[in-house]
This record gives sequence, structure tokens and C-alpha cells, in this order.
Amino acid sequence: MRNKPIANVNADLLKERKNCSFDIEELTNLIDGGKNQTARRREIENMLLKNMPFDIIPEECLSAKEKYENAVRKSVALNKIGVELVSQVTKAKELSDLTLTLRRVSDAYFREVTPFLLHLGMFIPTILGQCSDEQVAHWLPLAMQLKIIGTYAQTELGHGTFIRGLETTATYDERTEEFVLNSPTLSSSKWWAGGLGKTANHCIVVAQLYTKGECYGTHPFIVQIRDMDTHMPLKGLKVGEIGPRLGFQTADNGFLVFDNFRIPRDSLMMKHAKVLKDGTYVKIARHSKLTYGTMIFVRVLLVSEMAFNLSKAVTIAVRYSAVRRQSELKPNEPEPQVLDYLTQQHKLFISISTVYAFQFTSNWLMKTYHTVQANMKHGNTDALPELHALSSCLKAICTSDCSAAIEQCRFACGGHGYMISSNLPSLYAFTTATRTYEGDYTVLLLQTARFLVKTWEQVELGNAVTPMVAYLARHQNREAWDESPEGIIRAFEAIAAGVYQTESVRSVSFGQSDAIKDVMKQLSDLYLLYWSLERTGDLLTTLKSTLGSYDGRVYERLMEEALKSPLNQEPVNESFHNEPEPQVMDFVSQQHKLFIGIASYYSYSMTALWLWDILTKVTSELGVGKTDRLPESHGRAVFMSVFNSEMEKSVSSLSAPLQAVLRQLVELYLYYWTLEKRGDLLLVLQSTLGSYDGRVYERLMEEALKNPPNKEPVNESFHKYLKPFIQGKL
Ligand SMILES: CCCCCCCCCCCCCCCCCCCCCC(=O)SCCNC(=O)CCNC(=O)[C@H](O)C(C)(C)COP(=O)(O)OP(=O)(O)OC[C@H]1O[C@@H](n2cnc3c(N)ncnc32)[C@H](O)[C@@H]1OP(=O)(O)O
Ligand SMILES: Cc1cc2nc3c(=O)[nH]c(=O)nc-3n(C[C@H](O)[C@H](O)[C@H](O)COP(=O)(O)OP(=O)(O)OC[C@H]3O[C@@H](n4cnc5c(N)ncnc54)[C@H](O)[C@@H]3O)c2cc1C
Repeated sequence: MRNKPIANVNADLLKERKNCSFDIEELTNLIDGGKNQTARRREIENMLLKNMPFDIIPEECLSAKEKYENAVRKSVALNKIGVELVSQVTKAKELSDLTLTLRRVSDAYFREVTPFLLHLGMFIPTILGQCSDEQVAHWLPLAMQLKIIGTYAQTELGHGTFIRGLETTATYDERTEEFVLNSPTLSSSKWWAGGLGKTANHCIVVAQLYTKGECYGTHPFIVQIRDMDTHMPLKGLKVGEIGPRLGFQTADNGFLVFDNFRIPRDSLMMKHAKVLKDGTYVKIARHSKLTYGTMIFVRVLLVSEMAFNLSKAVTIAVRYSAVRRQSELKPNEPEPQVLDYLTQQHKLFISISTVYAFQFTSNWLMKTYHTVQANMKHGNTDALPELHALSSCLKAICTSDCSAAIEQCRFACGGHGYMISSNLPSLYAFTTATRTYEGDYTVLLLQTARFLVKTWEQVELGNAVTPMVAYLARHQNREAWDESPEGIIRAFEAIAAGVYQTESVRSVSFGQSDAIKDVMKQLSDLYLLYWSLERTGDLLTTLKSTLGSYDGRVYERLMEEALKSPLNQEPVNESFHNEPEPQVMDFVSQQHKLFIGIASYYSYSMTALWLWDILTKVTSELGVGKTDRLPESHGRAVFMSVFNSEMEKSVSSLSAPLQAVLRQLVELYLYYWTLEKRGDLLLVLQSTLGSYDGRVYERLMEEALKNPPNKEPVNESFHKYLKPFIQGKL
């Protein structure tokens, strides 16, 4: 399909393609995992292209309701073909290749996401990972053939990150051999599950399990929520759509509230724990966190999802940069392609190498995941903590880098990149959500930090650690990790880029031509070099260490630091008497994200006043500089100095406490920008989260209830598409 010559190709693009130093087909085979896989992918793509309905009106021009109905129409057509193809597959490897191909091709049909994403991405994996063998035999065929449509409802209005804090209860009633589900508070309302608002008729609900008066913590239950014939919500449930969001607009994310809702005993997913008829709780799991298994799986999947999404964004931006010409550099000569500007290459090329870094790492991570799963089947959970730590930090970094890189791709396309039709805004909206869902960025990094600290303790004790973290032991030796640039970069490469380098070298070491090897090596070097320059600051402060000081006064320094701890300033901490849950505002990492916004607001206001007066002078000064780094620093310096001096002038008449607060803001602004490059500013609130009275959950629910999809209990697409599809009549 791709090899067919296409008429009217832009001459600049043709020229760039002719310059390619390697055989594109060879690279395509490498990415697909072999010639046969490329052929199979193309076969499926061709078949889908022939059979799938395309949009007549662009998705973005439809109303919210029409968007959803259109997404259901397309999903049902795709699912029909998908179910047919899946039924022909016999081997596990073929199934995973097919699923991946379907996932990739499905992206060609949705500007947003399908309402079935959670069914495929979490409902089916949770059945596989959390059900007993008998339960799998019952639920899996129904789910695979889409006879039931499911989702994953874990997060609540009040808790997403802190799973142990979930409030939904499942209390076992041994008289009727049922669990009774309840949402005891507003904040216990399930919130966010994709497909829950209008589409799903089943749902995995994570709730606190109570039996015989004891709470055994959170467990997953499989729950029918809508009538299979009428699609009406079952009695005892309040279910609806949560309202418009940045992306995921066609995913009908929903809310769910339980009022004494009864489900059979075997609704508990019983692979890792069961409740006997008489209410006795039996723990089966060998590791207490095995119920978190689906999250690990999706974190692993997300690394490859990010590679794919960034590959789309950077393909768009590079092709456009080859076509786009701008600025007359020499009189009477053609304007250059913007791709030829070094600054443009600086924006784009790192994204190309990042795609490969993510994809190679993802292949390796998926293999590691399957190895750990296979070991766990034989009772060995030793490698689980490291898998959790790895999947946490790789998920956090790749989702964060990917959304930032997609923004760069959008910037690289100038004004046209802001058009929805460029697909860059939708790609950004989709990927920026991944930084939050399936575990927030900061929270997951902290999980990895916890693992590293524990490993460090083992290293200190002289105990063996796994190869992935063996560098911690090597770097105890000062000669191996000195403060010279080479030493620091060596350390950085070992820590952050080790997997990518070894995996990319391994993957291209046989079969591939020299031309491909050269390009892959260049991409690998670019990735390492780029990040060692970007994060040199981080590397330097690592040495800010009680353990690694030049004079070796380790124990003295440890004690000095310990005595500075705020916890040591009072003999008995108040949590001894009372242990309140912390507000997220109390986390320093959260303050780091927010307080700079306040300081920036004052900085911008002060500077705007000053700028107005001397606009001409400053404009000429801001023009100085040949690269974007220099003017950026210049602009930032202007903000800093004006803020500092103007604030000083205007605070003198204010009361002392207010003066002190404003001065702290100046200091924060200056200090922050010496460490960071970017910050966010929210000037106009208009927000359910930021209201003055702090009634966050009430407002979220009020807004959700106003949401037009909630005005009708069953959307008409159920009768038109979903019901005929489920009943096999379509
Ligand atoms: C067929 C048709 C074809 C059609 C084609 C289609 C093809 C289909 C293809 C489909 C592709 C789709 C792509 C995907 C899209 C998916 C979309 C998803 C959307 C979003 C879903 C969601 O968003 S869903 C909710 C996720 N919500 C979280 O993600 C909560 C985070 N929050 C936590 O995850 C915990 O809350 C947190 C912080 C760990 C603390 O947990 P905690 O408080 O219990 O634990 P502590 O921190 O106290 O830690 C105590 C000890 O547990 C250890 N530990 C902790 N976790 C562990 C773990 N998992 N494994 C092992 N160990 C673990 C830790 O390391 C400590 O170990 P130690 O003691 O040894 O140090
Ligand atoms: C598009 C989208 C789809 C989703 N789909 C689903 C779904 O299908 N099913 C489902 O169950 N859920 C879903 N979610 C919910 C998602 O999993 C949670 O939003 C996510 O886990 C983050 O939790 P939170 O919202 O409670 O954030 P919070 O934890 O409230 O985060 C707020 C801030 O507090 C900080 N913070 C929190 N705890 C700590 C800590 N211990 N230390 C330092 N800082 C901390 C965070 O870093 C963050 O800055 C979805 C979310 C989105 C955006």
C-alpha cells in the first residue's frame, strides 16, 4: 500500500526523501519487528481502509453529543472487524501483534479516543490478571467478543493517587451471599472511568472489602451496571458523564454512585483473595500489591503509546517543515525550507531520537514484564518491586517528555500547528492526560525514589543488587564518578540512558545494513548528548550529598542534616495524637508546582506596567542575540530585575507582614528561575477546582449533572449501533 507512487507530491518533500541515506523499507521492517509483520500489518490496514466508514463532517466540527455518537458508530464498525480477526488467531504472540496493529490503525479513525479504550486497555487485562481460572473462563469470552462492554472504575472524587484511601465499601452479607456496594460520602463517588458515562454495561469497581466486621483493604469487583436490553442504569446506581475535558472528549468518562447495590459473592475477582460463603476471608496472593497489577501493565503499555504518538507528531512537523518556506535570507533567492534552520532542527530532531529511545525501551520493558509475570506464575515475586519501580519512572518520564515534545512539534509548525486539522492539538490533549492518569508523574517518580533509596541501603550493607541498579555500587567509588564533566556524564549515561543505548545497539547489531546502523547510532548519540546538556544542573546537584562530600565526614554530616529536620524541632509530633490525611498542598513537590504561579503573576503585572513606558527601548534590547537561548535568558532577566526594583518601590507604604510576603514572592521568582525554565500562569480562574469556598467536589458534581449527555438516560446510539452489535444483528 505504502509503495504505490502518489501523484502530485510536493517537490521539496520528494527532494528530501531522495536524500535519505538508507532503505526506508528496511527501517519499517525493523520497527514492525520483521518483514512478515510489516506484510501482515499492511494486509490488515488495507482491509480496514476498504471497510471502515470515514467521517463526512470533520469530527471537530460536531457537537459534543454528535461527537460521541459518531465515535460509537465508528467503534462498532472497527470492533466488528476486530472481533472477526481476533477469532481467527490461535497463538498468543499473533494475538498481541494483531491487537497492536488494530490499536495503531484505529487511531486513523478517531481524532479523539474510542469509548471502548478502557474495555480493551483495562477491563480485559484486569479480567486476565485478577480473576480466578473459572472466572476467566466465564468473563473473558464475553469481553473478547464484546457481548459485554466494560470499564475500570477505581478513582473517586476524593482519591485517585492514594488507592488505600478509597471510600467505596463492599460489605459481605453472608445471609444472602452477596456484597453490598455503597458510596458513603460525596467524595466516594467513582469519577473518571472511560466509557462509564454512556457506553459500558459492566464495570470493574475497586472498593474496600468488609467481611465479618473487618476491613481487608481495596479489592476489585466485576459489576453489571446497566440493563442488557434497555441499557437503563440498574436500581441503586446513579451513573452519568462527568462533563467536558481537555481531551478524551469522545471517551464518555463517567461517575458512579452506589446506594445499597447488591452483587453476587463471586463478583469479587478471586485470583488473589476470596471470601467463602460463610464470610471467611482467604488471602491467596504472595505479594500484597498484586491487585495493582493492571496499573503496572498499562504503565508498561504507555511507553510504546508515547513512542507512537510522538512519532505521529514529529512526522507531521518534519514533513511540514520540509514543505514550509519562510524568510528571505538573501535578496532574490528563494526563501529557505524552515527545516534548514538549525533552530528548527534543534526543536525537531530530539523528538525523532526520543521516539526510538521510547520504542526500544518499550520493547525491552514489555519483555521484562512478561518474564516477571512468568516467574510469578511459579510463585516467584522477587522481581516485582523492580518492575514496579521501572515501569513507574519510565511511565512518568516518557509521558511528560512526550507531551512536551509534541508541544515543540506544534511550535515548529507555527500558526498552522494551532489548527485542529493539523492533529497536533489533539495529540497534545491526549498525551498530556497520560502524565496524570495511571499514576501522577510526581507520585510515580517518588515510588521509584523509594525503591532506589532501599537499594542504596542494600549497597551500603554490601549486599548484592540487581544489574539495573548496580551502578549505585559502582558510584560509591569516587574515582569512577568524579566531578569532572566526563565523570558526571558517565554517571548520567549509566543511569538514564543505559537501557536505550544497549537495546538500540542490540536491536540493530545484526541483519541491518550499515546505513541503518549509522542513523540509529546518530539518533542514540543525539538523545544522550541532548539530555546530558539539558540536565547538567541535576547532575551537579546530585553531588550535594552527605555521603559523597570531598572530606568524607559522612557521619558528622548525616547527623548535622538530621538535626536540621523540621520533625526534630518538636519532641512529639502532632500526628502522635491525631493523624490527619495531608492536603496535597502540604507536599513540597506540589508547592513547587504552584507557588511560582503566584510569584509570576506579580512579576508579570509589575513588568507590564514598566514595559509600557519604555516599550521602544526594550524592544530593541530583546532583539539582541542569535539563538533562542540568549533572548530567552535576556527576557527572563528583564522580568527578574524589573520585578525586584518595581516591587521594592511599591511596597514601602504597605504593612510589614504584607511587605514580607511580597518580598518572599520576589525571592521565589528569582530563585525558581535559576533552577527552572518554564512555569504556568492561570490568570482567569473560572474553575470548579479553584473556587474561593473550596467546595470542589460539590461543584464538580453540580457541573457534571448539568452536562447535556446526562439529560437522557440512554443515548440513541445504543439502539442504533450498540444493541444490534451486541446482539449480533449488525
Ligand atoms: C477487539 C477489538 C479491537 C479494536 C482495537 C484496539 C486495541 C486495544 C489495545 C489497547 C491499548 C490501550 C492503551 C492504554 C490506554 C489505557 C487508558 C487508561 C486510562 C486511565 C486509567 C486510569 O487512570 S485507572 C486508575 C489508575 N490509578 C493509579 O494509577 C493510582 C496511582 N496510585 C498507586 O498506584 C498507588 O496508590 C501508589 C502510589 C503506588 C501507592 O500505593 P500504596 O499506598 O498501596 O503503597 P505504598 O506507597 O505505601 O508502598 C508500599 C509498598 O508497595 C510497593 N508497591 C506500590 N505499588 C506497587 C505495585 N503496583 N506493584 C508492586 N509493588 C508496589 C511500594 O514499592 C512499597 O514497597 P516497599 O514497602 O518495599 O518500599
Ligand atoms: C483523561 C483521564 C482518564 C482517566 N481515566 C480513568 C479511568 O478510566 N479509571 C480510573 O479509575 N481513573 C481514571 N482517571 C483518574 C486518574 O487515574 C487519576 O486522576 C490519577 O491517578 C491522579 O490522581 P488524582 O486525580 O487523585 O491526583 P492527585 O493525587 O489529587 O494529584 C494532585 C496533585 O497532588 C500531588 N500529590 C498527590 N499525592 C502526592 C504525594 N504523595 N506526594 C507528592 N505529591 C503528591 C500530585 O503530584 C499532583 O500534583 C483518569 C484521569 C484522566 C485525566
